[in-house]
Amino acid sequence: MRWHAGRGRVPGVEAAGAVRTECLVTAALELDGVSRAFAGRPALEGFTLRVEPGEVVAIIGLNGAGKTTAMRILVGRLTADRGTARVLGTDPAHLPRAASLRFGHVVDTPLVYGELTVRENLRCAGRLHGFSAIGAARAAEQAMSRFELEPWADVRGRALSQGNRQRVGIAGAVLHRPMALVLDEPTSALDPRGVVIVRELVRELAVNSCAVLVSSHHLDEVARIADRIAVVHAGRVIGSLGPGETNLERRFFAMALADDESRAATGSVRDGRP
Ligand SMILES: Nc1ncnc2c1ncn2[C@@H]1O[C@H](COP(=O)(O)OP(=O)(O)OP(=O)(O)O)[C@@H](O)[C@H]1O
Repeated sequence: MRWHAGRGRVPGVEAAGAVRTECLVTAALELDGVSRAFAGRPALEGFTLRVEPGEVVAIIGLNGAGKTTAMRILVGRLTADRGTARVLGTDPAHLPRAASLRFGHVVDTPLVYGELTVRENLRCAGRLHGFSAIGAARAAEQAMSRFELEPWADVRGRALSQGNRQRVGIAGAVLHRPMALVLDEPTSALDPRGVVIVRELVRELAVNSCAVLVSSHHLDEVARIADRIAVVHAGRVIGSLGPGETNLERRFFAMALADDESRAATGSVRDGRP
C-alpha cells in the first residue's frame, strides 16, 4: 500500500504485527504558525513547514535559529504556545500508539542505554516499536548490519564512541521503517562512512513514502540528501533553496541578511538577539 499526499490511508506496521489502521492525514509532518517562547523570549514565531510523504526536507539555519525547538515540538517534547503541530495527522503531544509505531526520531541525545549492549539496545528499540521478541531480534541484527555495528554488538552503550552512539541511536529510530522521521543533525558525529550510510538510508525510506525532516549545518551534505532546503532564521522559515542550486552558502546568507534588514525596517527584530 502506498501512502498518498493529502487525505489518505496510513499503512500499518506489518513487520511489528500491528493491526493496519486507517486515519486521515494532511501532511506527514506539519508545523503551522507555531510560536514558542522561553521566559518571554521568542524561539519560534509563526514557524510553518510541511513535509509530505516521500519527501526529504532539510532545515538549515544559524545557531539559535529555532531548528531544534521546532523538532522538539514535532516529537512531542515541547508544546507550542500558539499554532498547530501534526505528525501523521495527529497532535504529537498526544500521539496515539498506532501513529507512534510509524514515527521515528532522534532529537537531542540519541536514545542509547549505557547499561545495555548495542544488540540489546536495538532489540529494546524494536520492542518499543511494536515488534515481537523474535521480530525485534531479527530487526536488531539487520540494523547492526546496515549500520556496520557488528564489531560493537556486545559492547555496552556507555563504552561506545560518540559516532557509534549516534549510529545506534539512528538505527534504533528507523529499524521499524517509519513513515515519518525527524533527525536533528544526524551526521554531526559520524565519520564519512556513517554519513553515507545515513544518506542512503534516508533516501531509501523516502522512496518508500516516508516523510523525512532533517536538520544540518552542512550545506554540502544537505544538498545531497534533501529534496528541499527550508531556511530557518529568527524562529521562522523564511524561504527555501533547491538542493541543485549553485552557491547555496551565499544564497543562504543573503536570505538571512535580507530578513534581518526587513525586520529591522519594520522594527520587528527579535528582542535580545545578538
Ligand atoms: N529550554 C530552553 N530554555 C531557554 N531557551 C531555550 C531553550 N531551548 C531553546 N532555547 C532558545 O531558543 C532559541 C532557539 O534555540 P534552538 O536550540 O531551537 O536553535 P537551533 O537552531 O537548533 O540552534 P543550533 O544550530 O545552535 O543547534 C535560542 O535562542 C535558544 O537559546
